[in-house]
Amino acid sequence: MIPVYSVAQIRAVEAQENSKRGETSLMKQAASHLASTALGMLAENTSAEPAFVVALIGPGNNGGDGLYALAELQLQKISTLALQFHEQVHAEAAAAYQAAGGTMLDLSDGECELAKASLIIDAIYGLGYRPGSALPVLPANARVLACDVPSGLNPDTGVAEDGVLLAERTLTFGALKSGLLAIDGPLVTGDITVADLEFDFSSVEAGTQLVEETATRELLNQHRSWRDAGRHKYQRGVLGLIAGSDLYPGAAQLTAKAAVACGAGLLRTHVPESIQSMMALSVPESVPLDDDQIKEALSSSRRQIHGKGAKIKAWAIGPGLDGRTPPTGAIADVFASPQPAVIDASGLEVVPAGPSEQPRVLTPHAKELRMLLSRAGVKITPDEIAQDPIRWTRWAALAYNAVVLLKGPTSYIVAPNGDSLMVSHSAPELATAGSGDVLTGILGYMLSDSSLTGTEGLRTVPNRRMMELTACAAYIHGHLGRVTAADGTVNASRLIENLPKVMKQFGF
Ligand SMILES: NC(=O)C1=CN([C@@H]2O[C@H](COP(=O)(O)OP(=O)(O)OC[C@H]3O[C@@H](n4cnc5c(N)ncnc54)[C@H](OP(=O)(O)O)[C@@H]3O)[C@@H](O)[C@H]2O)[C@@H](O)CC1
Ligand SMILES: Nc1ncnc2c1ncn2[C@@H]1O[C@H](COP(=O)(O)OP(=O)(O)O)[C@@H](O)[C@H]1O
Repeated sequence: MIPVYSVAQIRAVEAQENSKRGETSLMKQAASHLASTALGMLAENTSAEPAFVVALIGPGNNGGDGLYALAELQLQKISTLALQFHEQVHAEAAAAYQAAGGTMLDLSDGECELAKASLIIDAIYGLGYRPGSALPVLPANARVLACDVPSGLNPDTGVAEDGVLLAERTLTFGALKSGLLAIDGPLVTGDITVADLEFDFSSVEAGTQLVEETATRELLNQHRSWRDAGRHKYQRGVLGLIAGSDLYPGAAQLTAKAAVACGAGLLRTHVPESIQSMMALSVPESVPLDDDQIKEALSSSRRQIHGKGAKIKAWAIGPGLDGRTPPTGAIADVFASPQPAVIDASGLEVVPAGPSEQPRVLTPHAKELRMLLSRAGVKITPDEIAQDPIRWTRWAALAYNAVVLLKGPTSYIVAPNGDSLMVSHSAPELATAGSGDVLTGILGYMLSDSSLTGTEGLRTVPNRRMMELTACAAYIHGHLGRVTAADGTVNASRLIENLPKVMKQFGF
């Protein structure tokens, strides 16, 4: 997991490091990383033309980084040009660049050179950016490496100007800044690499943690054992799915198919009688579950009787339920059971607020989060959520005593105690009907597998584990979106087709 800091926190640590190590030495270190990243990007070019790197230089230290990086490239015999965006520039860095043989021009005099560049380094604004500037327009298809933060992106909030300089890659210094991951950040940064400047963050607590691929693999492997290979289907985990209605039969099928495609031990499905035969035909692996069997399953688990009933390990509740119908007695009982549950879509309209012994994850998108908060007596606007998603997601976590996953281009996972994780840079193509149902199937499957929840017997699953598994499911879902988008347009059924292959990549 990678800690994520606010600009104020990074500024405070940077100031300490500057006084220990000197501002110029830190800037040169940052610039060296920038020059190496530029060289790496140039090495990917297939053109026979000699490399030509143009940097756009702003008035402060971000511009200084760009100039020192160009000086390094210049010394490595790469042809370079610095285009000054402001009359003010970092004087020492400019002198070092010119001493290395570099040329500096005003942007207005050298703008035509941008079209000839094999790589453009955007070193106009970084941490010091404030909204409201006119930014240069770059040639279409330019390869852009952003120094620290793409110019035009607010590094704290993640709100970008329309004219933000879109980057293919962002090399950010010292630590991940919140704005690179939130709101517009993931749409404009391209791939992000953190250049390690060996900052000492021991006195600062990260606002949140990013769960990326390595962390996903590590978290998933924590409880796996060689004994897993000897488990039978009930030991691998039974997922109870409560979903579907005459109005929305498809959502139940998508969640069921996703859980089966993940490799669930057994799926038991509770859908209205009118769509049971459709379900049996489209998901032949799933076994029906009626109200009486739910009651029996809940009762034997409460009395700790093994070997009887449906042996449900976890529940997935909500996709395609008709939210106009209040939950039946059996469904209401499930909300009071100790088995972990993922609750999505219309399930969010009926999940009770207040204390509960059920370890649960609610998975709203922003509009559903507003609805959840409004049911708990808190009225907020979409803007308020966008400005502080972690805060409002925590309010819902507290009101419903649950881990809450706020879904969107960046997803936030927040527990009632305020711990938070985030998953970013997934695939925009996931914004397609039914893709949330697929996520519910993936997470439901994970919660049903005791080798992932880390629970033996009837011990409850702690919120931290619920958060981690939720983040893993969100990461895998994002990865699934990218894999699926790579060879065609995306729809929920295609996501499910690719799920077995993607789950295997994560050790399933
Ligand atoms: N993080 C780290 O640990 C390290 C950081 N380092 C580097 O330092 C960078 C931060 O440098 P920085 O503080 O000099 O600010 P920077 O972004 O260059 O902006 C310069 C000035 O531009 C101006 N300005 C801003 N927006 C504007 C607008 N819209 N329109 C017009 N003007 C605008 C604004 O001045 P103002 O006009 O507001 O007085 C601002 O002060 C950081 O991103 C990284 O690259 C590394 O060297 C070492 C390790
Ligand atoms: N622009 C986007 N970029 C990346 N992921 C997105 C984007 N928009 C939505 N998603 C993801 O797609 C899924 C959509 O879920 P949801 O809104 O519940 O859709 P549905 O109800 O149609 O299944 C969520 O996992 C969300 O994080």
